[in-house]
Amino acid sequence: MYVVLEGIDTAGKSTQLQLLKDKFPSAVFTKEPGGTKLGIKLREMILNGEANSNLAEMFMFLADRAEHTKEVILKNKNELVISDRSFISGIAYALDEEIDKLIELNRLATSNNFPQKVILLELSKEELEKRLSQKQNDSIEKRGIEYLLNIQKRLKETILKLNISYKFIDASLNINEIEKIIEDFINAK
Ligand SMILES: Nc1ncnc2c1ncn2[C@@H]1O[C@H](COP(=O)(O)OP(=O)(O)OP(=O)(O)O)[C@@H](O)[C@H]1O
Ligand SMILES: Cc1cn([C@H]2C[C@H](O)[C@@H](COP(=O)(O)O)O2)c(=O)[nH]c1=O
Repeated sequence: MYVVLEGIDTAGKSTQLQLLKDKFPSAVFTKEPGGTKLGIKLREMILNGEANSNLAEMFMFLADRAEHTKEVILKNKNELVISDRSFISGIAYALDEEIDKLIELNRLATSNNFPQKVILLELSKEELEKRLSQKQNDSIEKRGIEYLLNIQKRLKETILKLNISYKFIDASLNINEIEKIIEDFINAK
């Protein structure tokens, strides 16, 4: 089964994935962008802000995703794969394009290999402001609070459009409470 953890920057994805490694020791943990050798290079270029055009940036994420699908998702088809982000981020962050068009582009990039379950960690404006102010921001985080809240809205809209089992979780809950909700959701039929 292929499960993905989604949420805007600082929603708590890495924190939860760290805990899930203990709960699911035989699972394959991966991420987008940067889950492959090529992806590591693409991730560095993207987050350094090397693309001047939004379209170029979007295609770099799609290239990362195509490689990730071939090298990680398809090679572990019979395993539990848990990923930090997925094509759902790809759609939500590509604000210039329509969601339906992006779904088709992502079908191409993933050869139709979409996840079976998606978890979305949702942040309030106040909590997002607090968490962003406590870290050094990369080129995407520097786009600001309103930009990220808009992305969060699009993440939800995208998930609701897709026929994928989902769980929305309040990201300001206690870390262990969130972990239990995620664990139960992954284990549920
Ligand atoms: N449930 C929580 N309550 C309070 N603080 C939290 C919670 N979960 C995570 N944090 C804190 O929020 C910050 C961001 O968390 P984390 O790095 O896990 O987010 P992320 O979604 O992986 O972010 P990014 O997408 O930017 O990599 C960290 O300082 C972390 O300790
Ligand atoms: C997959 C994907 C990601 N993004 C953005 C989201 C984040 O701002 C960064 C990735 O950093 P993180 O530390 O791994 O959260 O990239 C995007 O714009 N488009 C995508 O397809």
